[in-house]
Amino acid sequence: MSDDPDAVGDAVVLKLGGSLITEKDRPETLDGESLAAACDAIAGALDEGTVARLVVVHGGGSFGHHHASEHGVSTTTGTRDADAVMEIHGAMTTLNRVVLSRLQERGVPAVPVHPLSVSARPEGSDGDLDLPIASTATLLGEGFVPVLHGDGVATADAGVTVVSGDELIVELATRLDARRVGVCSTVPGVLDADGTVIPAIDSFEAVADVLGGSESTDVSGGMAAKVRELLALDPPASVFGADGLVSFLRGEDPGTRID
Ligand SMILES: Nc1ncnc2c1ncn2[C@@H]1O[C@H](COP(=O)(O)OP(=O)(O)OP(=O)(O)O)[C@@H](O)[C@H]1O
Ligand SMILES: C=C(C)CCOP(=O)(O)O
Repeated sequence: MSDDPDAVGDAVVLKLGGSLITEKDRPETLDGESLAAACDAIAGALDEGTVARLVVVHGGGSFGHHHASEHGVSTTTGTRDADAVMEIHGAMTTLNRVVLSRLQERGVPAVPVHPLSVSARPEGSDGDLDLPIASTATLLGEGFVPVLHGDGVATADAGVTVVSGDELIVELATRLDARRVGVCSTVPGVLDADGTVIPAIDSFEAVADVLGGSESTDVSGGMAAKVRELLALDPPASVFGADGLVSFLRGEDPGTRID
C-alpha cells in the first residue's frame, strides 16, 4: 500500500499506445478506427461499472515522436529551443484534444492533464520524474477521467526532454496506489522470437534478447523500455493489443502479464 495521501486505491491506469491510435509511420495521422474502438471499450467499461476510476494516458505515435525526432529530442537529450518545445507539445495537445473529444462523445467525463505544465526532472535527465499528483487524484475523486499524454518535461541541465507515456503510467500507478495497469498497443503482447505472445514476464534478463525498440520513429525506447518500466511497478501490468482491451477492462489478463 502507498502511504501517499493522494492514493485512491482502486484506480485502473490505462495507456493507449501511440502506435494504436495513430498511424505511426505517417506524420500527424490518426488511426481513427482504432481510436474509436478503444473509446467504445472505455465507455462500455465505465457504463457496466467494471472499472470505477480510470486514468488514461496516451502515447505520441506519429504526433510526438515525429517532431521530437526532427529536433533531436528524446527522453535523455533535451532542447532549449522554445519553438521545438512548442512543436512537440503542440502536436501532443492536438492529439490529446482528439482523444478527449472521442471519449466525451461517448459520455466519458474525460479532462486533460498536461505533463509539461506540472512535471520536471529536477535532478537532470538521468534523475527521477517529479509528477505532482494532486490534480489527477482530485479529478479522479470527483468522478472525472483524467487523460494525460507523453509530452515535453522540464529537465535540469538539459532544457526540455521527452517524458513517455510509459514513464507516466508507472508514476501514476505508484502514486495513486492503482489496482492494475494496462498498455494497449499495436501488438497482441510481448512477442518471443517466433512471434508468439509471451504470457508472463517477471525478469528483464529472461526476455532481453527478444525485446527491441519500435518499428517506427520512436524517441522513447519502444517495447524494451516499456517492459523495463513495467517490471519496476508494484501492481500487475498487462501489455495487449486492440482485441484485448475489453477483456482487460473486465479484469482479465489478456496478452502479456508483467509482475
Ligand atoms: N518482443 C517484442 N514484442 C512486441 N513488440 C516489440 C518487440 N520488440 C520490439 N517491439 C516493437 O514495439 C512496438 C510497440 O512499442 P511502441 O513504443 O511503438 O508502442 P506504443 O506504446 O503503442 O507507441 P508510443 O510509444 O507511440 O506510445 C511494436 O510495434 C514493435 O515494433
Ligand atoms: C514523443 C513524445 C512527445 C511522447 C512520447 O510518449 P510515448 O509515445 O508514450 O513514448
